[in-house]
Amino acid sequence: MNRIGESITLTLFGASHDSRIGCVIDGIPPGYPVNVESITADLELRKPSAGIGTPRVEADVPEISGIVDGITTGCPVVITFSNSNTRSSDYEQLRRIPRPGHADYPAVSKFGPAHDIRGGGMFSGRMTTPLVAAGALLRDLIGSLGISVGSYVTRIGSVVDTNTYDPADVLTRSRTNPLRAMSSGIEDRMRAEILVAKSDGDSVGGIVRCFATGLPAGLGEPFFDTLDGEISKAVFAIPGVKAIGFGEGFAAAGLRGSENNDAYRIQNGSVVTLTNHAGGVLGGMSSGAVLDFSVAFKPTPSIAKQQMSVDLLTREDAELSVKGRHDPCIANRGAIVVEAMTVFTLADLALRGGFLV
Ligand SMILES: Cc1cc2nc3c(=O)[nH]c(=O)nc-3n(C[C@H](O)[C@H](O)[C@H](O)COP(=O)(O)O)c2cc1C
Ligand SMILES: C=C(O[C@@H]1CC(C(=O)O)=C[C@@H](OP(=O)(O)O)[C@H]1O)C(=O)O
Repeated sequence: MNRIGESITLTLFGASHDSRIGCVIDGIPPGYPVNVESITADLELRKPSAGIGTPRVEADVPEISGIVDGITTGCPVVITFSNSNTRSSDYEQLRRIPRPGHADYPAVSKFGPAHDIRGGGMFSGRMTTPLVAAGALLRDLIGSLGISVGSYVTRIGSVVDTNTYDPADVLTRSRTNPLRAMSSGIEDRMRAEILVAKSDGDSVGGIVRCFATGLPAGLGEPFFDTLDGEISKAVFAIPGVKAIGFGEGFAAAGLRGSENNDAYRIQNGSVVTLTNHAGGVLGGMSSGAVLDFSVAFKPTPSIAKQQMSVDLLTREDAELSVKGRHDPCIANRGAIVVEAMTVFTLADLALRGGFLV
């Protein structure tokens, strides 16, 4: 089933070169406002940016049904987008000679000749368009609990942003540039890194750091539907995601308990932690601290540089230089998708846990 969620479900349909792509979101309580302008603003952040993104630009105007007079009715909401700017001829040889790093070989093995390989089919980054719209639509729902979600790019290739930022600042500042960087100096260096890889016929990866502020303590279900587990599942749906780490993540393995524990204190009558090594999750539940996790995107698989592949028809080795229109980096475009999957998961868990009715 191409579906995620329990109290709110999201079903994804279409393919990169199909006439339409979209999603069905079921379970949104009635009476919540839907802000089309903020959906459009989030969709803009997913669009490719000239020079550092795929030249395939789609209008990405959402067609939304299931909303009356700007509010949800309690019935499923359907959001669709048309695919107009497709060039399927780029994909003809890939059924025979699969791209290293893309989904071609496992998809052809699984679905046989019926696999829609055009544009990567269902396995395309294109499919993240409806995800972003769904996340944007649900922002107001979790916003009613005081929760906000934002992200920024901490790394593109060898350019790493090691600065510390106030999460509230991240929620707004990283939305001002296509690299999703926190300063214009870092943005320039990240852009240069992408352009150098692109001119080599290559690509680069990156890391997105996501914050959710305003979470009540206790969001997340024991034992299997944990906050970190559910977010990880949703985030791993995003094509190109290879790793996720909450708080210290892998680095926690090298710390002592005395260094990794977040000490409690009472401040203004509330329980607070002095640090946030846990990234806001303990026992699979929100701790009340800021939810803080990082997501690694691999370098885009479709590259012009010649690579070794195989001819699945002749069963011989083959060489491949991928033609067509591709992103030399996906992490910056992926940041808003990470936010969307986080918003979706928080909305679903909030409903499941009785935080929202
Ligand atoms: C927003 C976005 C855009 C993407 N653009 C491209 C692209 O232009 N070319 C490409 O080969 N992969 C692109 N990808 C990544 C592939 O879709 C992904 O690597 C592929 O489906 C294989 O899945 P996996 O990397 O999760 O194993 C993009 C991913 C996202 C999220
Ligand atoms: C169209 C988008 O990105 C596409 C994601 C993608 C892939 O393999 O993931 C491959 C390319 O597809 P095409 O060959 O059809 O241009 C990208 O352009 C988009 O994100 O809107």
